[in-house]
Amino acid sequence: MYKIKLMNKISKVGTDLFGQQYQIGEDIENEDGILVRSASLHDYQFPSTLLAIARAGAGVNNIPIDQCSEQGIVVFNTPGANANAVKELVLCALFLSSRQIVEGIDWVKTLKGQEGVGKLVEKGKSQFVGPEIDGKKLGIIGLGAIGVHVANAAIKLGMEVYGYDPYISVDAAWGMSKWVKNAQNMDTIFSECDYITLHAPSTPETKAMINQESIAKMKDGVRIINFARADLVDSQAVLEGIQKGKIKKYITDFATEDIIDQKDVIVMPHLGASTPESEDNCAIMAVKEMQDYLENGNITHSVNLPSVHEPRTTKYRICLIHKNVPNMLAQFATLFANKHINIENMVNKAKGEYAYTMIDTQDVVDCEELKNLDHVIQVRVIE
Ligand SMILES: NC(=O)C1=CN([C@@H]2O[C@H](COP(=O)(O)OP(=O)(O)OC[C@H]3O[C@@H](n4cnc5c(N)ncnc54)[C@H](O)[C@@H]3O)[C@@H](O)[C@H]2O)C=CC1
Ligand SMILES: O=C(O)C(=O)COP(=O)(O)O
Repeated sequence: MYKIKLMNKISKVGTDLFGQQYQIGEDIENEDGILVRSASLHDYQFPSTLLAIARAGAGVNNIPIDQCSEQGIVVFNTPGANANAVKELVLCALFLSSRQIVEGIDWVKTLKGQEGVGKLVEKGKSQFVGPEIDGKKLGIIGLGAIGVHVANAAIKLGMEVYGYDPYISVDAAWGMSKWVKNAQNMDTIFSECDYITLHAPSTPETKAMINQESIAKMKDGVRIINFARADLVDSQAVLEGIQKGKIKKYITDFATEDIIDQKDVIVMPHLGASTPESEDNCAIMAVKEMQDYLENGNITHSVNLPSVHEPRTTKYRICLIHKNVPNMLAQFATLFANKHINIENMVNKAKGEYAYTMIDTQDVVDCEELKNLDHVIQVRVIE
């Protein structure tokens, strides 16, 4: 029986995929796995039983990844599973940033009870004029699953799109319209674009990438959209930019106390991935990743360990998480050889400081001896 703790509401279409051998719930203790969306795990005390965390979504800044790696906990996310939902809301934000729709709607409500509403509307509507996006320049920072979706859609809407991503993946590049211009640096985005949208993860490198200095380089009347994470933007610098007339609008999916009621700021309650389609997609992907790891040791879409996938052909599979240092495989092989246990299949891959080895055998081995080897973090035998 595997125990799965739910830290957020996770779509039932996903959790239903767990079979009879799983106990799932919010009050589970000593869990083997955690399913989470945006709930913060930074102050959560991980039980020693915990093997894996699956984030049903993209951003993993709510999870202490380094601590997980040190404790041998595999962290998964669900790349691309909510990208379309976010793209659609970013397009909505693009229009909201241009056409003064929210302001106009709020104004119409103030006319309640007045005579001749129709006439009042026609007389007053000119205060809500806003430009079309067709032919304007859009700068996208971060060309991953969401950034590429946004880029391709914006091209279809007639925009001139500039993209910046120093770490773009081959898959993302293949999926992107050839009409997207490759910005070699962020300054090109800042100086050229009428609209700027952020789609990079929250990392020490991206923290406050929109700040006083970068705003100063932007065009007058720039519109900034942030559906990535709050900390990519220095909100005080944005409010200052709005006050000076440098920034026309700031639209974000992340509410912070200082911006929620400010003029020319539109704040949504983190709705980017909140569609039934994306909630289902993320939950299904997260559950499948978790199941395959718990039952077979296979790793797909982990942010802290390498992708490893091998079909099961033997009675036992020994899964080892260890430091990515020399001589580990030789030590494992020697230990098995000394016990006259034949290794039928062995796979080893590394990701950064950590590595993962799966060894398939027909005989069981003593985990304690493996655990006692230097640099071994976790040993698990799956039958
Ligand atoms: N508002 C919402 O509900 C949602 C927000 N997000 C946020 O959006 C982010 C992106 O999501 P995805 O596109 O699915 O992730 P992704 O991993 O597919 O793409 C992120 C891209 O950012 C790039 N990147 C990393 N550092 C960068 C830097 N310093 N400058 C420019 N680009 C950089 C990466 O190379 C990668 O191509 C997530 O990390 C999350 O924080 C994601 C989903 C929903
Ligand atoms: O996937 C992400 O990074 C998101 O921000 C979506 O968060 P959520 O799952 O809607 O709490």
